[in-house]
Amino acid sequence: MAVLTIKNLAKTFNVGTPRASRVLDDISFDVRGGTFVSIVGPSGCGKSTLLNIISGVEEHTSGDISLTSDSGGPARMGYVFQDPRLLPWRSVMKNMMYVQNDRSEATVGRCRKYLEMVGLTKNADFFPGQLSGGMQQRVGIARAFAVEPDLLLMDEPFSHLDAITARGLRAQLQDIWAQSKKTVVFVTHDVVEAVELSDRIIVLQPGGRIFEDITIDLPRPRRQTDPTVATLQAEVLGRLETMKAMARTPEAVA
Ligand SMILES: Nc1ncnc2c1ncn2[C@@H]1O[C@H](COP(=O)(O)OP(=O)(O)OP(=O)(O)O)[C@@H](O)[C@H]1O
Repeated sequence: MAVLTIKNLAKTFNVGTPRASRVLDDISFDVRGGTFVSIVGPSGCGKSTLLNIISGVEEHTSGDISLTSDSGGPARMGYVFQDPRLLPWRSVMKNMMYVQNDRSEATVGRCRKYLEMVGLTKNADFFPGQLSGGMQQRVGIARAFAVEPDLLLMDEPFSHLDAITARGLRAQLQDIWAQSKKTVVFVTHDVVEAVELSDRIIVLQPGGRIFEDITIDLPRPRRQTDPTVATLQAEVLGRLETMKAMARTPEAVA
């Protein structure tokens, strides 16, 4: 398991040019091992930029970020994107194995286990073009968990799917996460989804500051039909609407 520590992180694009724009400002939070944390906020508030900085794809401008694994060695990260990014010329199983470091029986067994958890055992020899969008995303999720990462980064993985498919996948993700207890940082603009999945929700406001860090203390598994889940979803949605209204009067959130 990994612990992610972010301290006074800031990001400005196009530093030193007339187009310079600060996207993240004074971001500080920790994610303890085995926690599911969602980052939510309105479009353009810097969610994906933050995830890209955590993954190392993007440099930060100032502040500190560290990821430590229990083993003391370098922490391994896994990714799930909006688009599953499967190689079309490889079968499902070969896509799963492609990101693995070895071809051992144990690794093959682990890939099979996660494929089974997303209900795709029978599709192991299919090619991505023979699968629906939801099935492809399930392969992407199984592939990311099968790497057994210390930290799993997920960037709006269900946003391209229809509502019913997304709901089914959220239920599956909860089940897989409950069994694997990976540390997850999950970006979404969907508060309803965040409440269903997360131990904690970090709300970013326009200008890239943390507006609120909300603990979601609800029993699992959570289903959208559960009234306590629906009540909390409505409450968090209300807080986000308040934040958006405040952002329209900038001095209120500065
Ligand atoms: N490479 C870049 N160069 C300059 N500006 C960038 C770059 N990448 C992102 N931005 C800007 O940073 C801001 C935050 O973008 P980001 O994609 O992180 O937001 P987001 O919260 O994930 O938005 P969305 O929910 O719409 O995906 C936006 O104004 C965007 O235009």
